Amino acid sequence: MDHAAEAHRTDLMTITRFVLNEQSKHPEARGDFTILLNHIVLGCKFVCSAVSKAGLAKLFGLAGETNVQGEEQKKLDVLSNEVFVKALISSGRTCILVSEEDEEATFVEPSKRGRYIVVFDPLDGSSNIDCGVSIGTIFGIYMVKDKENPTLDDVLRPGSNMVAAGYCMYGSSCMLVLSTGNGVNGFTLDPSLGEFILTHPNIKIPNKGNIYSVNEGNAKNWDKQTAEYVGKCKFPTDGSSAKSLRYIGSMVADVHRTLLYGGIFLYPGDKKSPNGKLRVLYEVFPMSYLVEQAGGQSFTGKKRALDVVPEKIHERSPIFLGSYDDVEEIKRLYKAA
Ligand SMILES: O=P(O)(O)OC[C@H]1O[C@](O)(COP(=O)(O)O)[C@@H](O)[C@@H]1O
Ligand SMILES: [Mg+2]
Ligand SMILES: [Mg+2]
Repeated sequence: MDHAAEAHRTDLMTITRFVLNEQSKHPEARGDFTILLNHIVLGCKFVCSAVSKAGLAKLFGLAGETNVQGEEQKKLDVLSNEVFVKALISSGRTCILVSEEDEEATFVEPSKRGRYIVVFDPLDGSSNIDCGVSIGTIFGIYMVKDKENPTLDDVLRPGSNMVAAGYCMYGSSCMLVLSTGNGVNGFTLDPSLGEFILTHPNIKIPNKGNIYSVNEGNAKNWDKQTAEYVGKCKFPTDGSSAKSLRYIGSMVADVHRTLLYGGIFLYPGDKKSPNGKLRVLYEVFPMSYLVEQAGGQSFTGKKRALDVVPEKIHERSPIFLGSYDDVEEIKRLYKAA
């Protein structure tokens, strides 16, 4: 889809206006979700600003470096976690937070509690932080069953129970991609206005793509199906062209490209790590939710990713996601096994 042309036909729309429009479709809505989302947006802007200055850290003593006074500064991933925890709790709309950076779930104190649970990876793509390559924040949102009595069972639910998911990519531009269960929309931050503007309305992933994205350094440990699939990407036997390999090593950036250009992103399980690397709650689920909402598929090697019921908050799972037809192909290989 030509997003530029599509955006040109769309009214100039900020993310706040967009969410208010969505809210107006639900007469029973009380604005809680809009407030929560505003706080997530605030966290993203804050982290975006910190990320954009990271390269200056040595000179001015920003995150992760020692400043001129010799004081140790917070690392960007620690800082990002603190930003999001603060932003989410101060929204007054959350009751449980699960962050990649915190071993335990955070239960919000009753006076600040709301109905939403947010699971998040505050800074994804940690190996890319120090070289200025795209990184991001990933989040998923559930609703608690009983606000007065939130428990971990409210979190350990299938991804299909999420009410919204998204990510913010801190790249050549800062983009927030969001789904509230009604398609996927992308917003680009205008840094001088400080506003996220709708630039990628109604994102649809192409049915088939010509890119595969995987860490081939793990190939010696892959199972037969992954090895066969990647082999076919390089040396197709059906007369089609070989796919190109693109791998950034930041899930946000690799999935973002997959959403826009099509193709497949794989982080399979292997002999060394049977469950792969990526975390179910705040990496696999939000990205699978977005990919499905954009018309693609997401598969674990055994089942639809959004049907997984995690037993632990930091559980991992293999993941194959992207264009419908490309994922269908790998599903066929695993199901035949
Ligand atoms: O370096 P590898 O093994 O290919 O792993 C890359 C993956 O690890 C991650 O960086 C893990 O996320 P964190 O940086 O949040 O730990 C993903 O973003 C990415 O897809
Ligand atoms: Mg991550
Ligand atoms: Mg992380």
